Amino acid sequence: MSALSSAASLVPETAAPLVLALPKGRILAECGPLLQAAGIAPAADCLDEDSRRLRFETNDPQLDVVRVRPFDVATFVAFGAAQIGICGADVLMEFDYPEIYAPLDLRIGGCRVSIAEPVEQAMQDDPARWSQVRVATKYPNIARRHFAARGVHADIVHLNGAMELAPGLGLSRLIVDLVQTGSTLKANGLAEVEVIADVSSRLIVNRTALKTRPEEVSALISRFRHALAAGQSA
Ligand SMILES: Nc1ncnc2c1ncn2[C@@H]1O[C@H](COP(=O)(O)OP(=O)(O)OP(=O)(O)O)[C@@H](O)[C@H]1O
Ligand SMILES: O=P(O)(O)OC[C@H]1O[C@H](OP(=O)(O)OP(=O)(O)O)[C@H](O)[C@@H]1O
Repeated sequence: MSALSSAASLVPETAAPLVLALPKGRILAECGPLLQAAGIAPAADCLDEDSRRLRFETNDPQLDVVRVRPFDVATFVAFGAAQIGICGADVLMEFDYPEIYAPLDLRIGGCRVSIAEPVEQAMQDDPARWSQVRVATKYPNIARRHFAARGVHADIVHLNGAMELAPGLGLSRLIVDLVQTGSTLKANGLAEVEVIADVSSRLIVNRTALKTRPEEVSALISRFRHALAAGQSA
């Protein structure tokens, strides 16, 4: 062994900081108090959607935060680019990544994935009689699985937003989308006819990271668990 390589082997290896992936958009604001309760303080511009930065340091030198699109949180964590993340259960259901472990319901981002159709159509329609339907949705896998389980053949039209327009424009008979207050459906003349699943945001973890960096990852999960318990008792 050369002098150089034996000296190098004496230097302790510093692991790269863990990466926590947060979703841009409506859940981001709800993440703020939760992070604070967990003792995680990202750089001030992290929760500011106007900031063009995507990666932020935190008060813990061994933890960075990245801000990505909600659907991409699951992908970053599944591939181990981020070890931990916050993600809607809708996204987890859609991708069903085996690499992701979701230990905690964070009780934020509450809504549901539902089937909706035009109000006048809903008044005459009997969902029990559906045999073949065209469905517009941002959730093709959830929709396909749900209709298949009901024995209904679903032709899926995959959209990335504004699903509510689809029935009125003849693109589909039904939509599958998120509903919270119901005001978007109402404003577009649609009625919710079936709830597929209730949704809230989850803490998600890459299963490999849990094995390769067990102490750090488990400590982070514990911080969120305690933050939730403190929130409950407050
Ligand atoms: N109306 C809602 N009420 C509560 N939570 C919601 C609602 N809509 C979405 N969510 C939750 O917030 C997550 C992100 O939703 P948001 O609408 O901010 O992003 P998006 O529009 O899907 O993202 P993108 O900008 O990438 O298209 C969803 O995956 C879901 O878990
Ligand atoms: O029942 P409500 O309270 O009206 O919420 C439901 C709306 O919220 C989500 O859209 P979002 O505002 O996230 O916009 P999007 O079209 O980008 O998904 C969802 O896609 C619905 O359109």
